[in-house]
Amino acid sequence: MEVSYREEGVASAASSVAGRLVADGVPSRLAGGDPTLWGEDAEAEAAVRLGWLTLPRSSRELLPTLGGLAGRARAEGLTNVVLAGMGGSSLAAQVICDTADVPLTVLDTTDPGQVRRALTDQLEATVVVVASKSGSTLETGCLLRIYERLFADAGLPPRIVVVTDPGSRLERLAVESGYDLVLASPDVGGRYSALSAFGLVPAALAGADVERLLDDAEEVLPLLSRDTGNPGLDLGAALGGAALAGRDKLVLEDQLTAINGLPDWIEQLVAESTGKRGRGILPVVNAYPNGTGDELVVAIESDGGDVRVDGPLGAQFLVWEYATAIAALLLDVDPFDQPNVAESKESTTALLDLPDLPTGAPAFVDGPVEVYGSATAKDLPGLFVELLRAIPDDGYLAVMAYLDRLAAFDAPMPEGADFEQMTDAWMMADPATLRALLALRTDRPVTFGWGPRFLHSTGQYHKGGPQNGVFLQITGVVGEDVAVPGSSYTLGRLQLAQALGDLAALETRGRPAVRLHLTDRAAGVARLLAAAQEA
Ligand SMILES: O=P(O)(O)OC[C@H]1O[C@H](O)[C@H](O)[C@@H](O)[C@@H]1O
Repeated sequence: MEVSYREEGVASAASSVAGRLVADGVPSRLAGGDPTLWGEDAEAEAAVRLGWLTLPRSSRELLPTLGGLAGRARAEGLTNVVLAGMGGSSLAAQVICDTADVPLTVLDTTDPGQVRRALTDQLEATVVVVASKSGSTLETGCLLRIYERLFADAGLPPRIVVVTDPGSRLERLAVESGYDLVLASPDVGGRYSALSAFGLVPAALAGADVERLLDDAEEVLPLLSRDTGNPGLDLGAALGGAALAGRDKLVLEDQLTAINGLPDWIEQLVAESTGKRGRGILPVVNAYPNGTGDELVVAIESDGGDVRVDGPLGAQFLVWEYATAIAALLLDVDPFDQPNVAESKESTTALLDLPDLPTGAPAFVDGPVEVYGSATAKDLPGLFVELLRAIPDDGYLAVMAYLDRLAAFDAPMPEGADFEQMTDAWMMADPATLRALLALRTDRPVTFGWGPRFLHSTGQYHKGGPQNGVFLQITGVVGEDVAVPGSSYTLGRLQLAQALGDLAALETRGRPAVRLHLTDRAAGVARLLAAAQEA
């Protein structure tokens, strides 16, 4: 595992803070699990949140259980693994499976169309992992009830494996219902849980080599108490030192590497751990650097970057966790809480109690796109110009799409299309392309998140971090909705309430925020992309 500095400014900012950290004995204190490092206010939480430091060894106890679960699933022909879990309860498993090139369907969405795709996919060969540390996350609970009903209606036994913390209400439900149950270490927080049961259970069921992951992580463990040659300290000093020097936009590069999708996991770890009390580091994923003075470019297993991080996935997980805890210490924030995540959840719950969701009237309509919020523009190109101009010199634009992440693959293909033509067609049907098009028109970072997934990730930073964001939400008409057994609402209603709840939380901060509602999803995406090119 190696962390190398490629730029003089980063090296000097990092070495000055690293000197201070070493003088205070931080590397060995952190490696030894000292909960006093982040100050008095953070101590109680840190005392029950540092278990990730020993997971490379302690998670080995899980291996026989994982082998048993995976063997039984194989024997029963359960080859389709679905994971229902939000944020830290699904992001790591996704990276592990993508890197190992084994199929895993992650449901961290409330989009009725995207959920329906999973529900109608080989149910008789499906095993569903329901993962929630708290056991009380709304989306995960809904997906569990939907699958329970689906299995029952199909006359199939409920093939459900629950991963949760001891004592949660989900544990009780799993015991009462006779589901397979794997209890996770209660002294590990969600975003630090990659090497715990949360990362390992779905990955093992899907066929990834999880023992190898632990071996790779265990190899770096002895380095983490060292004052020199400590990759966690080197990376943490670079992240924190750069942020203190004003380079608080973290551009993550991972082009063509063997590790697949790690930036999405890092995004949650860094944004939720540091984005609070008006400060923090903003991860920027899938974007090119702009060359502005507030960027730090970190390349993972790839060329370029101000900092380069090389090593296998298991080691990357551990080193990034350690580095994030160091960066939070340098920024003087608690790396283990997420004080602002609850705001949107509360506002969503309150909205769901109303007979009708208060969408208001659109400010204007541009073809298949209704625009909600305060805007002086009269069409979409004008609105995009207005939003881009509203970004402060040190700020960013966040695009947040509450849509079906897989819908672009339904795009019509020209007859006999080759791979390049297919990729172009997908790109032009993908709402995420809006990020790239808007990024061409500004030197400020433009981020993209799928709702509600990002609410459990960058959502903390949007609300708790520096108040310099501009926010663009996208929602869409629901075709065929999905009922949530035991609830008065459907997934479609929940998804819209989540968008409106977060918008309300952003608006109370006085940040520019608009919602674009697609009254025809495919035509709406096409109009957004065309308008971004006209802007
Ligand atoms: O695992 P769960 O308890 O369901 O939590 C899932 C996610 O929920 C919250 O939004 C937290 O902010 C995340 O850090 C966490 O990963």
